[in-house]
Amino acid sequence: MIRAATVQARLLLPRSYASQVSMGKIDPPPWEHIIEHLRPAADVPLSVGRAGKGGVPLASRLREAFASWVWAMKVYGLFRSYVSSSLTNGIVSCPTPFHQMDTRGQDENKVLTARGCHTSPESQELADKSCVPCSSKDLHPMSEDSAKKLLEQVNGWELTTEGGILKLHRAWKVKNFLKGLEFFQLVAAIAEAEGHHPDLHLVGWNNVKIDVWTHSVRGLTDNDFILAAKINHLNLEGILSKRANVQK
Ligand SMILES: C[C@H](O)[C@H](O)[C@H]1CNC2=NC(N)=NC(=O)C2=N1
Repeated sequence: MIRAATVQARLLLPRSYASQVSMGKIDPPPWEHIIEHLRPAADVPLSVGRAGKGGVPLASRLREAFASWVWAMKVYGLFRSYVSSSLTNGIVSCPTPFHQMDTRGQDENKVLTARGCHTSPESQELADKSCVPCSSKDLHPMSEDSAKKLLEQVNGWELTTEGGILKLHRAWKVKNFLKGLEFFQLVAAIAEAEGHHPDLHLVGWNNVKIDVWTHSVRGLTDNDFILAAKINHLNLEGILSKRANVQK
């Protein structure tokens, strides 16, 4: 009975353990602990059919092996989401910082998803800054020349003018409508933290367009480039469509 209880306990532990980990109730276990869980109990001989002397029926062993496999997959998924969210939150720096590459003609999305970030030192510097309150009296709209200089630090964005107002604009193709909303959530977190907000558009179900400008001065300020750089540093793996997003 004890042995059956042990087997049963191990069957239960991986599932409840992983679910508690995925709910953030407990920290993921150290890796060696995981290996320990997955290693079949060496002292229990495999037996076919009914429990022989001291053997455990094959069905129980297979069930345990399957439960361990399911658990390992869950843990791997947790690991991937941990790395991905760490990249998004800047906890894990870019795996290989590299100078801003000209991805025109290539699938920029691959660069984004492969690296989880797309940074040059200047772009990183911009993304590390914080926005100033838009109600500040010292805030004035910048000239188009100044905007063009800063544009080099926000890969993929372009300058547009609408109603005489200079703006930053960028478009992405996302996997589906819900991924578009997920993208908006990531951007919203930045905007709320910075007190500076973009205009978000989700059109034709999978086309995200973002315009950034400073409404209080009806033009572009450093705030807009800081926000654009922070958006560029989001890890959009799993959100962007594999195909498009090739920069024009
Ligand atoms: C009081 C303050 O100006 C407003 O709350 C903020 C909010 N977010 C903003 N975002 C943008 N893009 N422009 C603004 O002028 C602005 N103003």
